[in-house]
Amino acid sequence: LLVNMTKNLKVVVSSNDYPESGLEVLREHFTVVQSPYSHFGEEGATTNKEELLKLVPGSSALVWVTHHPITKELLDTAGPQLKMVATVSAGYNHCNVPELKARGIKLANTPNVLSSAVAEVAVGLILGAARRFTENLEQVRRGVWEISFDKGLGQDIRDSTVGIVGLGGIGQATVKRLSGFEVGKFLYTGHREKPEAKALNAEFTTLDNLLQQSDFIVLAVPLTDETRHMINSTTLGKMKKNAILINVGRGDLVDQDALYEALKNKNIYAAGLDVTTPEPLPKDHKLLTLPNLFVLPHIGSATVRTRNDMAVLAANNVINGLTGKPLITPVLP
Ligand SMILES: O=C(O)C(=O)CO
Repeated sequence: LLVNMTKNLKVVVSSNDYPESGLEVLREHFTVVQSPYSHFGEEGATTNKEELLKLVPGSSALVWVTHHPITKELLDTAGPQLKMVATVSAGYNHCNVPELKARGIKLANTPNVLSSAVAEVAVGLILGAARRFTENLEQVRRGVWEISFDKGLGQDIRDSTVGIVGLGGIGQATVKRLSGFEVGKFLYTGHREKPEAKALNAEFTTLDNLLQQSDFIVLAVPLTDETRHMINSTTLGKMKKNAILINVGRGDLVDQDALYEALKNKNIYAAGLDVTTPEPLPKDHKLLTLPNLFVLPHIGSATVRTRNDMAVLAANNVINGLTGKPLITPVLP
């Protein structure tokens, strides 16, 4: 009966690369309208703002696979029947939360299910940046191996201090994964001490202390007004010369011009980024000229299982949201 009552509700999926597992759940209950384009397609085949504005009118829920901003204009275009937005991501910095709240529109995200996948990428970035994968791969490609017994050497994780900025799900999963690497000390910072930290042997400290003491600094915080450009020329200046900065959060946590200068002048040792501003990073971007930068195209959650889990979680949030049940992972209940 419930199924029949919801079947005429329109649910928009913002991209064509939303997993079938999520579509199946949605199609059982709703009329699904999906963008024919992917988020980062070939030029011209990318879901763009106009395409999304055409899709959303009359919808009851938006399943947001892209990072296009959820704006007033988009919500106005969708219409007053819109009840909820399910972003298929942990981060929701692209959603205008105050505006959604003011309109009484629910918002769900997909935390937790992606923590291990993102943490694996954090570990990969640590290894890639510490062991100079960018310049080493470049040597292999050129057929000239410049690495020698005492040249081109990397940094050890063993006995290092690892500082986690944001000991949430991803930060905790990163510490767990690194615990076999004989790390000397884990530090973390954030708004408050976390009860989980004790079992992880992670010590709470200030951002300044963490920056000054850490050999590896992992950014695993959401992007907010408070965290935007938290890594800038001042905070980079507090880091050790051998510091390695890792970012699996959002590109805008880092002032990239300041990072470029710090890496170029070897004020810090290296950086590993899964997120940049903009995305994609233009192929002639100055950051890409740096041998001590290891960069990936935002693949944190990009595994088969994790993307399926995210899709199904978002779909189940929509079912709950449109049938008067509590959201499973609410941002705005
Ligand atoms: O979930 C997120 O916020 C991500 O960036 C992973 O795709």
